[in-house]
Amino acid sequence: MPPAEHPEFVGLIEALRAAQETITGARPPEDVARKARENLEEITRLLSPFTVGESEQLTGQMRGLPGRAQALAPAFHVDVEGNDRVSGRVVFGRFYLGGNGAAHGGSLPLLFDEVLGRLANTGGRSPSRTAYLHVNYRKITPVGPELRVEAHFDREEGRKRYLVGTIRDPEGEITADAEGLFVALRPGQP
Ligand SMILES: CCCCC/C=C\C/C=C\C/C=C\C/C=C\CCCC(=O)SCCNC(=O)CCNC(=O)[C@H](O)C(C)(C)COP(=O)(O)OP(=O)(O)OC[C@H]1O[C@@H](n2cnc3c(N)ncnc32)[C@H](O)[C@@H]1OP(=O)(O)O
Repeated sequence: MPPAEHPEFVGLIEALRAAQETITGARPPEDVARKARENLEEITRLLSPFTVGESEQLTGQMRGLPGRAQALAPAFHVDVEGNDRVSGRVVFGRFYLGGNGAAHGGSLPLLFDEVLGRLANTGGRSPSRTAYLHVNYRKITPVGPELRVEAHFDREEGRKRYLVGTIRDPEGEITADAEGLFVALRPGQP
């Protein structure tokens, strides 16, 4: 479903990402922390009557939106997308901080799975699933600045799709690269 059909929900996910960022970086006094918790609990009360099954939920389904409206992975902004390659930008915000200004090591596979997985399933190809993801951490991936992300198909062998990707810092140096194997699902395979 196009994001234009659910503009308020799109705004809600943006607000959720902003809240994740702010909460992660905050050291509030106790009374402010309590008030923030109460507000979050109110949001849960407000939305829980509208819980739906996986096929009806909006998060993860909005392909036209950076991050597909899924607040788990950092939002990937696509600049150029073809059948065999994609490039774009990402910011690892404070929410993804591991330590000493570096993005958490687990957040990089999240981003690579999203970018490579999305590419593996585009261009009229049948759905595929990540079989492995090999991530090389070359330098720290900094929290804060905008980083360039590029990915392309390396090769295909039958049902096996091999894709590679890189993340570059503002100086153009590769902070991490990855190779992923995506296996096309057989008809009817769950
Ligand atoms: C979750 C569904 C994803 C589908 C999405 C589709 C559309 C969605 C729409 C939009 C998408 C937009 C963005 C997508 C963004 C992200 C996508 C993320 C994708 C994921 O995040 S998804 C979750 C994590 N993922 C799993 O939850 C996988 C669990 N797992 C399995 O579901 C099976 O394991 C499977 C299917 C992988 C293979 O099982 P299988 O029975 O179908 O095939 P089989 O085992 O026969 O392997 C066939 C050939 O691949 C070789 N092979 C297999 N595995 C290998 C390995 N690890 N290393 C080296 N070679 C390997 C064999 O050696 C053989 O090679 P050969 O043919 O040469 O002998």
